[in-house]
Amino acid sequence: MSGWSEKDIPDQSGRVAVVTGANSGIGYVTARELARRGARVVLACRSEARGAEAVDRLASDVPGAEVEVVRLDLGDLDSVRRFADGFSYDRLDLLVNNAGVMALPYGTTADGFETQFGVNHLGHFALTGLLSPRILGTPGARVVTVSSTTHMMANIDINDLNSERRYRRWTAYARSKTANLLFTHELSRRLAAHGSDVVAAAAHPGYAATNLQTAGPLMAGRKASERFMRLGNRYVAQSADTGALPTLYAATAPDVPPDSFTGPSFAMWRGAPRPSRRAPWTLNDRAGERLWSASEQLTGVTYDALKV
Ligand SMILES: NC(=O)c1ccc[n+]([C@@H]2O[C@H](COP(=O)([O-])OP(=O)(O)OC[C@H]3O[C@@H](n4cnc5c(N)ncnc54)[C@H](O)[C@@H]3O)[C@@H](O)[C@H]2O)c1
Repeated sequence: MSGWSEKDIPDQSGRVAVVTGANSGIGYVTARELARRGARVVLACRSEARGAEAVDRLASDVPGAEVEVVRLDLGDLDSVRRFADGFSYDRLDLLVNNAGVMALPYGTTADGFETQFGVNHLGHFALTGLLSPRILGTPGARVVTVSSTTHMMANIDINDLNSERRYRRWTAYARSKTANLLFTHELSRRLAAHGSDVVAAAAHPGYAATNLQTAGPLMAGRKASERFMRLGNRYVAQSADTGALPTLYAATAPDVPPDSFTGPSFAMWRGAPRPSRRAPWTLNDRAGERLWSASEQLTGVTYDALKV
């Protein structure tokens, strides 16, 4: 894996990929590089207009790219169901659960879930479950979920998944990113129990300059927050191109182990992909099971083919 770059992505011809939040940042680069290697890529975007702009940009970056945009709002389970019902391919080789929001002031999704938990975890949990018949029917398929080193700041609280007792925006973000890893852990366990060759893996970009840091006021005081983040993005962060490498590695490199967590090699915030450290609570079977059943209850999406 040492020095792995986008040039090492194997041929993706004949493969179908879905990338959530593909209109910007790491999702856009992921979709672009998959398309460059010949994959047919569905850009699953909250805003159809921004998705259409991304398709235009991608078509000019990669002439002949086979890409399309389909609307998906992960903060609305009806939208997730519509996306899955309308999915017209008979195979799904790669699902990249990339979309995310970070450290926003308190808010709720259309279904009343705390926004970060609802979008980053529950929306992707429901999407993966609804698409799982296609994924399980595609030999060698993968599910890659984008987490963050920030997960190390907080374990989930199974009794307060929606931060109803107390909301702290960074804790809620960290918990949603722990949920991404616990989801990957439990999904891997279930796939193994059913003898499936589908691989569930996770990745994190390190620190990459994207819209994530500027999508909302991350700290009290919008102006101060924006200034701080702009400076960080300019002088500290790596590019979205480099930030997408761990995701692309987890999605396409041969022999990626189930439940692996790929991140950048240097101080966990930049550089070529390599296995990354993760908090021990993201490998806890009991916690994974409890989050799984809570997520099934909250979303109403059950993974019938992966019962244990
Ligand atoms: N950039 C970083 O430094 C960094 C660090 C660690 C983890 N991450 C993770 O990387 C992933 C990609 O983020 P990014 O940095 O490219 O930021 P970004 O803001 O450029 O991309 C996030 C994408 O998610 C989409 N999105 C947000 N809410 C959505 C919803 N309700 N439904 C559908 N799509 C929605 C946005 O429209 C956007 O396209 C996120 O999961 C983020 O947590 C990023």
